[in-house]
Amino acid sequence: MADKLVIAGREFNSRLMVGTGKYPSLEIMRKAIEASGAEIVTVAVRRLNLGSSEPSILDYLDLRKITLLPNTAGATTVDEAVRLARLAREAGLSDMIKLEVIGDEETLLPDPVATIEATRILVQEGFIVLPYTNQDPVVARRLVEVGAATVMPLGSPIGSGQGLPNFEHIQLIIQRVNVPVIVDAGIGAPSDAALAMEIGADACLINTAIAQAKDPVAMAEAMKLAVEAGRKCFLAGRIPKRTFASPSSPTEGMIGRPKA
Ligand SMILES: CC(=O)[C@@H](O)[C@H](O)COP(=O)(O)O
Repeated sequence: MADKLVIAGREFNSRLMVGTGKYPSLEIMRKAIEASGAEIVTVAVRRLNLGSSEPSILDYLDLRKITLLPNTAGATTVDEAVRLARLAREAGLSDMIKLEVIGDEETLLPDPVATIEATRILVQEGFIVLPYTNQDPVVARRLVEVGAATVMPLGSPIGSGQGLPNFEHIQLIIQRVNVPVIVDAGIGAPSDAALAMEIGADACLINTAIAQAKDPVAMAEAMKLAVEAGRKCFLAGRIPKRTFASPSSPTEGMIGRPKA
């Protein structure tokens, strides 16, 4: 059976989602997105210059192959986030929205109370809401209760490249909710992406580690392979960790070993 990522009934083959910010150029962004194999690409509604005749990120995305996931980056209140989501839908971008309501300008940590409220409003308005959230399983459950289609806990702060220092918290979220869990933010290297998938995350969203790599196209491919490897590992079932050694060869009947 094909192993698809399903979000609100929509099926995707790739479990890697990518962002569109921080690339050295739009052409490199285009090539990196292609190398990543991502089918879902997020763009900040604020950066789109809707209505302007200037070249836009959208001109560099193959919208026949990818699903656009507008995001509310920059919003710090419920009202701002809801307004950006409505703007994206009115502009014909999508009814799927990656909801970000930032609660702290320095750490870019999400405001969980505002995120739950904005999710509730947007779900009532018919949006498919993918909220960026912290690593609290209770908040994740509340988001699902108000209709979130996924939850997107941060691995570590946006752009920090710190990976998943508290991956056990994300594991708890995975155990507690019945919607896809997408690790968003902080992934710095393919090993981080693989770890996220190995513990059972449904997908990863990666921006900075690809866009700011020395070679973004090669890094995009490395992330693609890591997400695939991590997912295969999860499905295959990794061995439990043991405190003591367990010999690889049977010890029974070994030559030269005195009989008990
Ligand atoms: C692009 C996006 O939507 C953000 O949530 C964020 O930029 C992802 O985090 P990293 O840049 O740390 O991958």
